[in-house]
This record gives sequence, structure tokens and C-alpha cells, in this order.
Amino acid sequence: MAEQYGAFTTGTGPPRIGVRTDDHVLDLTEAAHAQRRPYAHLVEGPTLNPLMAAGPEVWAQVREDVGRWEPTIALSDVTPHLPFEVADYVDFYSSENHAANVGRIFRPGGDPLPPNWKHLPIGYHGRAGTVVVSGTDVVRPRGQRKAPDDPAPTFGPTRRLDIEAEVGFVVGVPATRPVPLGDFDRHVFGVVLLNDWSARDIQAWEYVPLGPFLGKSFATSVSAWVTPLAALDGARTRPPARTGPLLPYLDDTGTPPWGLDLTLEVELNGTVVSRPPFATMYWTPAQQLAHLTVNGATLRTGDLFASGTVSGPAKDELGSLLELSWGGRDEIATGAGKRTFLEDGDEVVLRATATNGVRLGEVTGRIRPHGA
Ligand SMILES: O=C(O)/C=C/C(=O)CC(=O)CC(=O)O
Ligand SMILES: [Ca+2]
Ligand SMILES: [Mg+2]
Repeated sequence: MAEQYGAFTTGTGPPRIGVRTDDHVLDLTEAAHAQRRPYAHLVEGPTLNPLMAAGPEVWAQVREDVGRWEPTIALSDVTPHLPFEVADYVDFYSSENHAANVGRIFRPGGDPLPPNWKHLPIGYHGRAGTVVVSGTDVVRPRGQRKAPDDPAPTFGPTRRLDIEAEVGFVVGVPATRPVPLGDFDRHVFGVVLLNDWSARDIQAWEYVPLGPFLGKSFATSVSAWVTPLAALDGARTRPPARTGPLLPYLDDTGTPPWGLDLTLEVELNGTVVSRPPFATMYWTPAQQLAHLTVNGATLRTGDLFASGTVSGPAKDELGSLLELSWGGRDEIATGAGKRTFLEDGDEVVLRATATNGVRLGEVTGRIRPHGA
């Protein structure tokens, strides 16, 4: 397992920076100071942001050091905290299978993909302040719900609480200019697993014409441990063949590819219900970052952008219950009975393994009823 970076406590006091290897954690705050390393002031905690801002040369130096240092704290003895301070949060929509499935379920009769889909990575701005660390309970949100046949909306707890299995990319080095495809790894520090919890009834009623809002803003969970981008070098792969030419700022035919060969795993109440393949994503994270900045929007340390739900072509490769149950029509077998959408008390775990053997930090969450 490659090392992963996070923020942790073992008792009282502010979070320290830790490096996890399998089931042990190295106290990097302590080790860097004890060894008088030049980056020690960047790893004092309580978040990874100062280290993330320092750039690839410092990241490489730290990686080399931690490869020689023994992690001595048992993982079970640490309390993980949100590893980085989230600046802005953006969510893309880059799985062709997912986008076409949601199009069929939400907009039957129309084209599954909108006309812009193959020309740009579609995304929306999410809510940075409600990004939570793995292990945080998710309270069932309330809101306006209206099924197509209902005469009027009603207010109450969502009846269609869902997950979205995604991969998130964490920006380290800020940018004041557009980031070309080839500069992706000069800015992105690492990778997390991300669950974009979604209330489908709230979403389906509110989203026209400005997109997801309260149906997704109540919570987004990220793994406590960030895998450095460099650890995934051996998992890079070509994205699927493009069906048409791309504008130059998105055209990656001449550059080393930033597709990543990762297999995700969605576990619901102890049962693996899906294994979404990340290599099927049409838009790569490098294209997403190039698009995110092409209009002159600046980047900050802690900016988080997510891939969009990862869904493969097969029935057991879908990254949301909306797709697995096909809009609530089919039941999914789990360790606590059959489900279409999430019930109170349900627990979701997302995991991922890369072809080079590297595992991403897992992200877990349990549903709590409103008011409990
Ligand atoms: O197609 C829609 O109207 C909405 C789809 C989503 O819920 C998408 C979303 O959050 C982006 C993604 O995860 O792919
Ligand atoms: Ca999403
Ligand atoms: Mg969300």
C-alpha cells in the first residue's frame, strides 16, 4: 500500500499530520521536527493545506523521507479529521454511462446525453462547507419533494436518499492562469474517494434550470486519507476513444494520458453491490482542471473537484442506487435486507484499488434520521 496523508488526533489538542501505511500511522508533525527537516513548518497541522501548497518538489522530498520512517501508531488508536480545508468544491459529470442512465431516468423520451456533453466536461459548483470526513453520520435531509404526478410539492424527509461513488482531486498549488493539460500534476496534490450524497426527490423537483442545489448540498463525504497523485503514476491509462474532435485546450491526444485504472467498490450494509470502473470515465481529471480554469477563474489551495458518479456499462458497475434500482423499480439485496434507496441506519463504504496495487482511503457514512 502506498502512503496516504491525513490529519489526526490521539487525545486532546489540535490535529497533527499523519502518514498512513496499511494499519499504522506515522506522526509526521513529530518526525519532521525531530529530524529537523526543512519542510517541518509545513506539517504542523491542523490540515494538509500548507504542505499541499508547497508543490511537487517538496511533496517528493516528504515521500522519500516517510518511506524510511517507521509508522508506530495503530490506525485504530487515531481519530481522523477532515484532512484539508476545502476552498471551493466542484462536481463534474464525466461518466458517459452515468450521464446517459440519469438522462433516461430523469428525462425519458429525450436524448440521454445533452448536446454539449461530448464537447466539455459538465459540472456544477457544490457546497464546500458541508464536505465532511469519512465516518461522519449523514442526517437525512428534508425539503420539497414532488413526483411528476403529484399535484403540488410536499415538505418532509427525503424518500429517495442516494449515494454517488466518485473520485475527488485535491488542489495543492494555486493558479492565476488557466492550467494546461500538461500542468495537471504541478497543481494537484492527491486523490480521495468521495460520496456525493443525493436526495433524488428533492433534486428532481428543484434542478430545472440551474442544476443540483439542496438535493446535494447537505453533505459530501471524503476519505480521511489522501493518496498522493504520484502514487498513481503506474495506474495511468488512456481514456475511452473520443467520438469527435475536441477544442485544443481539451485535446489530450498528444499528451501522456490522465485516465486512471481504478476499480471502485460500493458496499451497502456489508454487501458489495457494485464495482464501478474508473477507467471508463470519458473526461480525465486533467481535462476537468483545464476546463475549470480556462475562463480565467483562479485556483486556491484546498479546491476540491470530483469526477462525477463513476458508472461502468454493466449492471453491477453502477455508482448510484438511482441506477442500480433503475429509478426505484428494482430492489437491491444488502446485508440488512432489500433496498431501492437508503433507509435510516444504513451504512455505505466506498473503496478503490488501482491496477498498480495502490488502494485509496475508504469513505464511510451512516444515515441518521432527522432529529435523532
Ligand atoms: O442528470 C442530471 O440531471 C443530474 C445528475 C446528477 O445527479 C449528477 C451529478 O451529481 C454529477 C455526477 O455525479 O455525475
Ligand atoms: Ca455527483
Ligand atoms: Mg454532495
